Amino acid sequence: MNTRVIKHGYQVAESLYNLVENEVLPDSGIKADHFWQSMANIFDEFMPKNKALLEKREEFQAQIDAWHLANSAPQHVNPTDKASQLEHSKVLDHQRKYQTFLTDIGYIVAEQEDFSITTTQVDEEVAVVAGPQLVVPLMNARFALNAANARWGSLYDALYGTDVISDDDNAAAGKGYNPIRGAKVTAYARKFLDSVIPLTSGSHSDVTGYQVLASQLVITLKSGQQVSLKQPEKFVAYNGDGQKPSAILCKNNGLHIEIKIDPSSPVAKADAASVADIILESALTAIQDCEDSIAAVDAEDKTSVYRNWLGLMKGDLTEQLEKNGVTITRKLNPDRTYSTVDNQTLTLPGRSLLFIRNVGHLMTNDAVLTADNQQVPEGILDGLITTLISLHDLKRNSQFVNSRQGSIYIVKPKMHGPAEVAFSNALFTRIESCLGLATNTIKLGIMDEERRTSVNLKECIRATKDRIAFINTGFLDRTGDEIHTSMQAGPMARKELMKNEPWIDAYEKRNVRIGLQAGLKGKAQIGKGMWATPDEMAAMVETKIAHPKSGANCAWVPSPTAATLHVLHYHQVNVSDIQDEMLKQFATKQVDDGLTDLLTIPLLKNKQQLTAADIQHELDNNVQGLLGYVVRWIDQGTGCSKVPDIDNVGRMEDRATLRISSQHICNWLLHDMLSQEQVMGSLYRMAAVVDSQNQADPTYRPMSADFDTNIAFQAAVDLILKGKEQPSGYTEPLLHQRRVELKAELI
Ligand SMILES: CC(=O)SCCNC(=O)CCNC(=O)[C@H](O)C(C)(C)COP(=O)(O)OP(=O)(O)OC[C@H]1O[C@@H](n2cnc3c(N)ncnc32)[C@H](O)[C@@H]1OP(=O)(O)O
Ligand SMILES: O=CC(=O)O
Ligand SMILES: [Mg+2]
Repeated sequence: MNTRVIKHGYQVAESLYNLVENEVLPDSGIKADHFWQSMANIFDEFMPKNKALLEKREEFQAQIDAWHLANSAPQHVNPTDKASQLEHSKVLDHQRKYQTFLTDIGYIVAEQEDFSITTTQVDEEVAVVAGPQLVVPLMNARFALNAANARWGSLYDALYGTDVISDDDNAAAGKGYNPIRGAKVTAYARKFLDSVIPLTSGSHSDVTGYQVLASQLVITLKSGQQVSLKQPEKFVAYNGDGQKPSAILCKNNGLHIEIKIDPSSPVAKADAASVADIILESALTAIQDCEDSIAAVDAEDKTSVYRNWLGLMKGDLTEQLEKNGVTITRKLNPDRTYSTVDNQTLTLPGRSLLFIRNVGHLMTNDAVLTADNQQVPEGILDGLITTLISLHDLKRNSQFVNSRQGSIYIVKPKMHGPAEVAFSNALFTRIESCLGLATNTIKLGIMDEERRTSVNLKECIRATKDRIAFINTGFLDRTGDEIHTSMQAGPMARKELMKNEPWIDAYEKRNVRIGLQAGLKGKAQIGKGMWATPDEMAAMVETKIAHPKSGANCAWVPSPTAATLHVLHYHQVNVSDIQDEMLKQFATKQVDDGLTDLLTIPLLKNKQQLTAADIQHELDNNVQGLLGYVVRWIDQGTGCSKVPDIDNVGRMEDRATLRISSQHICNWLLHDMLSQEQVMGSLYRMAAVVDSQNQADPTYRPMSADFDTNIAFQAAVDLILKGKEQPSGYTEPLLHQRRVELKAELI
């Protein structure tokens, strides 16, 4: 039992109380009693509103379920097939009725007049420069520090260590350094330089020396010819002696590229220009996640997460770790300095601009209890404590600066519709006033990841138009919500094929269009979702260029390496130009609002064409990912894992991907695509597979040792069999309950 301190009627867990009193409040400018009084006032005011919003979600869900039960969907048909024209008109009629129903119940709200957001004091990494956005579990200090430092990354390492460079022709990465692979890396990197900072003639592969002479970048080629950059303004600074510089700094599309020169480096020895690396400005922004990538279930966990955020805001977070047999202490990187040709010092941020993702409105936590022992809403607590901690950045208590504009960036996930956004906006206004901050100091990021938000995105943005700094298509949660909302409509398409259905294209396009039309360009980010196969970097380099091309000025990556590779896309694509072009088109052409496609439920169309083997494969794949993730979540408190799927591809799994797989199985079970025996059979078989995948981990507890008592296995079963009743199909209530149970067992 936690010891608690009573503060203005609320019972604060001692761990959180001590953190706030002893580590957060000193130097924050906020007096302890004022803080606790404010906390109590905020809970008093916002808890009932939070509760009412959650009840509204349930009310809508019940109405939608009832509608589907009363209005079964006609068979989907090929609209170009003459014989099925009649059926097709029935489909359209059904769709119209459905949309009218959603409007009548208030699920779809009327769009009001056009407007432009008015957010100010937004850092240029958010407002102006387009680039990758890294997400990281904040509960893991090692990763959290690494993410903050991922502003700059080695292109050579990113290429050498991933499948972007193929293993062909004896180029596999072995134990030691493979010079054949190294040569492929340097060739790739030079080709990149040729495309973004081309020479007046010749290629970066033929350079024997980069020098800064008489304030000019002078590049000598193998032939002896001296050339310069085609666009000389792209050279911005250097380090070292101009005759023998140690770094040449260039800039393209607002992103920096450092050519690192170091004749003593083993890599540079094989290089005529002694280039040791190409360092790229990579994760411009990083989201420190308190939500779906972590497992924080009680006061103790929340306190450790808040402590990491405090360390980042005070600049003193450190972590000791073993790397290649050596113990190192990881800490925040300093800013980077260079000399300009007119001998001025150019200082560039050494760290990603940090956002923090709070949790949504659903969960509660025992870090604070009401007088009658009810847990308080975790989202309200997150808003208050993470803002309080961020005061240390605004007050410049750290040797490092996060926001040079003096803003706090909070990403708010899983909000359903404008009223929920308005609630967050009001909460932040209240927090600002309690903490003596100017209104709109807190910038809000809306995750467009619930159906009611996508459908009403324009009004959601309006509800926070003075502080919005980001919209992002969280397509993973959004897919989960797509299934849950329409649970009763029929069986869904296969998981992978849901992506090919009209709703998702409409969702992605509408998000960019509505964002641009609301004036986000130059003021806020329009973001795209996560690359969820962290080892498939070649495929990412091949395809994720679609994100900047679609007009998005940032997109999520799972790791620093992925950030260094994804930034290549922002060098190739000028997002600002694309956004201008899109805005021109929106102003001159009639654009379809995409709502009908957005509301076209991705139901399985050709049920009869699925063989028993297809169905089993779909089930087993979902179950394997689900179990592989859940067992680490429950037993080890790991909120984000790489889990092999049935084809042995490592997939990033977090609570959002778990929401998809659990809801998908639940949906197929409900519509008799599967039997409960079949699901249980798959769970037993796949548990053994997951156990064997984890056998090298000495701390791992096999599920198959005793299915009946294994808490992780029981959690997995519940997630499927009780999936229909879970609020919005979320996985966190069951995960939290089972992890708390396991923690109690371990005491
Ligand atoms: C739907 C959504 O909400 S998506 C948002 C939530 N998802 C995320 O936040 C993704 C976070 N990413 C991760 O946790 C990991 O990259 C995984 C689990 C996906 C893959 O992990 P693995 O490939 O097994 O990486 P592994 O654990 O071996 O770590 C490799 C190195 O990469 C680093 N690393 C990996 N991911 C990250 C990250 N997101 N941020 C910072 N560093 C990272 C680690 O620190 C480690 O380096 P180190 O040894 O120097 O500390
Ligand atoms: O949070 C991101 C998502 O895809 O869900
Ligand atoms: Mg999400």
